[in-house]
Amino acid sequence: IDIYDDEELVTIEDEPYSAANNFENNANNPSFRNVRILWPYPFNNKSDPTKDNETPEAADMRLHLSKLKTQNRKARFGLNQPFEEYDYIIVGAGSTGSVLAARLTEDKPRATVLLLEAGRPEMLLSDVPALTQYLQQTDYVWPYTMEHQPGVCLGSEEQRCYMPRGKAVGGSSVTNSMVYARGRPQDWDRIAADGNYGWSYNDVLPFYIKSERAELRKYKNAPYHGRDGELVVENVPFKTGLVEAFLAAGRDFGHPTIDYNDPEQLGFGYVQTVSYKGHRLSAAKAFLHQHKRRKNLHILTEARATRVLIDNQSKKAYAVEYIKNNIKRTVRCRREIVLSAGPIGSPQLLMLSGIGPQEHLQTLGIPVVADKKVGRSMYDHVSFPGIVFKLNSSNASLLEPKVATLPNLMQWLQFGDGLLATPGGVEAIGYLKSPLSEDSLPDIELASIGGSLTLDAGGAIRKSWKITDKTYFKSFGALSGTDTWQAIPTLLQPKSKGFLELRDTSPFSHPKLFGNYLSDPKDMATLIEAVKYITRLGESQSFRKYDASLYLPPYPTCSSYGLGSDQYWECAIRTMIVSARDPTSTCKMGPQSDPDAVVDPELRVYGVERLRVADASVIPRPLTGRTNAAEIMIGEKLANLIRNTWSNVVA
Ligand SMILES: Cc1cc2nc3c(=O)[nH]c(=O)nc-3n(C[C@H](O)[C@H](O)[C@H](O)COP(=O)(O)OP(=O)(O)OC[C@H]3O[C@@H](n4cnc5c(N)ncnc54)[C@H](O)[C@@H]3O)c2cc1C
Repeated sequence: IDIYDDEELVTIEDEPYSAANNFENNANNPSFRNVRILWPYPFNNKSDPTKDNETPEAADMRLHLSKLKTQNRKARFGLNQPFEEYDYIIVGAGSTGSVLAARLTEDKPRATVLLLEAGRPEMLLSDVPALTQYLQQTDYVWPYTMEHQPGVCLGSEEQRCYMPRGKAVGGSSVTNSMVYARGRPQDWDRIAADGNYGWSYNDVLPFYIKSERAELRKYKNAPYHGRDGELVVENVPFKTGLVEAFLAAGRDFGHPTIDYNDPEQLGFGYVQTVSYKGHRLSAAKAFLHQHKRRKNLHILTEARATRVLIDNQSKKAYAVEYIKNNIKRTVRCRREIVLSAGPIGSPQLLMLSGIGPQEHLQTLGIPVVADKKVGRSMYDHVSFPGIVFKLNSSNASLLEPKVATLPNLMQWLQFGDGLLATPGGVEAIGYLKSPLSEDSLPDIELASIGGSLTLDAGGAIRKSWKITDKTYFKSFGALSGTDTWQAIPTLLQPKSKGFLELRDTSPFSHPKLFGNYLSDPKDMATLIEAVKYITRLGESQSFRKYDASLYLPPYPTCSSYGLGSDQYWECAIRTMIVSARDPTSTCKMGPQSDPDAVVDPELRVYGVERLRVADASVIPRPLTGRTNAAEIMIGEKLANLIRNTWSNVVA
């Protein structure tokens, strides 16, 4: 079919299918021609229809013009119905789904892609790096609270750990801390050695490079960084002097100041963020916004997928059921359905569709399509934000009254610079191998903050972890308004493994999340090593000029232990442990021989055809870095795999 586009002639070659007819029949209908569903910011800010001192005629004319404007806008951005059928349906416009959708729609002949997203588009405030913690309380997140686990998250509301995930066009990349940290080459070499062909470091490096446009001050020409991609990686324009003290202390302890993404070296380095000129660059901004005018890419926002429909006989996935505006609809797929709904959303959808542990599904009365260990592995990085140094010097650290000012806002808006450009205060990242590390990989990440969790006096930061008023004010209230420094340790190689399962058969219920945090004693021992290490850093020569002293919070949960004793620290960790929001492995990738694998090394769901999963859930082992960069790489890689699958097929 040839369809005339404003810029060029677009040819869709894969006849016959019903959506094609639909497209053809409607091609001359002006309201249908510009079906584009993504728009940059929400449009629901209605203007006041009455104005003082306005004649009735002028008011009529203004209203008429305003209606025309709205109609034009609707025509431009297209708020029409999607097709009945697409070549590919991707569920979830997050870190992985965004890049995948962009790549699958760039080729000619053009394939049609529907991207279904439960969340809505970003807004200006989500671009401000310093507001990251505030976003965790908004409806840009799925506010998942984990099941109660005795002995952890003692300081959190209901003693349950909080695990928010992004719910937006852009997914968790709209709400995350923006840190770009790939992990180590051995992560992928181990994954490949487990039988996952095509996933060694050398295999995946080109896909990291493909997306990236490094704008780093010093390392942008390093061979492992990309220069031509859409994902801008830069250094934070603003920093406090504390970062220099952290890096100097690191050097004194034998950790060179380097690019921490360098595959050859381990050390500490200035934080690298996914941002453009100090503004958050979500995966949607990087990969989707520039392609809003692609006719073959439809992005349906605030549309929640509820089930994948799978043919009973052939075991082929053929459609997705979703709910938008309270109406249930079905959209059919001609080639493949990809779930990129994240490490909680994707396993939930699989299980609702009959793919999951047989016993669990049967208990809920869900007919079993494939008996797979969906949700049975869940690794998460955990952090301990409870080790804080008090500084006996003023104006050394970030304090909210200094950050949230009009001049800072103007500076950020105009130049993308200033205090608002710091991503939740993170200034540097360091990788360490504790004495307990079993292999060549670091087991601790340190994030040096230009202040601490007290910088906003118990406002958004502690609330982003759901730390209670009682815990916070009793433990840290004394630091209010004081200059502080902290390094947050994150456990990179957790031995403890959690799992998730459905709460019930409603797609609107949050799955039950069991973190099993610290259930392996080695995890606690490693975190205690991290505490000792940070104590030495903070008490070292480099921090002397700030007259830094370790602050020992009187946690209400730990009053029976001597302050600073090992038992005290263990209790402190149990009180303040938080998810680093990097859950993985819930739809684990693995070879056929792996009984726990849900998808094969080409991300195809075992036992079902034309269904793949691509997001954090397929990563089979914890990574030695953060997860966002890896998920974008996975999107790039899957686009390549899908292209290879369909390049010679006339369906
Ligand atoms: C608060 C926070 C801070 C983080 N900080 C960092 C960091 O600094 N650096 C880093 O590397 N990583 C960080 N991460 C992790 C990283 O951002 C995520 O691992 C990554 O974005 C996940 O990508 P994904 O594609 O797997 O899922 P997501 O990006 O979460 O995308 C999943 C998408 O699917 C949508 N969805 C889910 N269910 C449905 C459904 N049924 N129907 C339709 N749509 C659905 C969701 O709304 C979401 O948009 C952080 C995460 C969080 C939450």
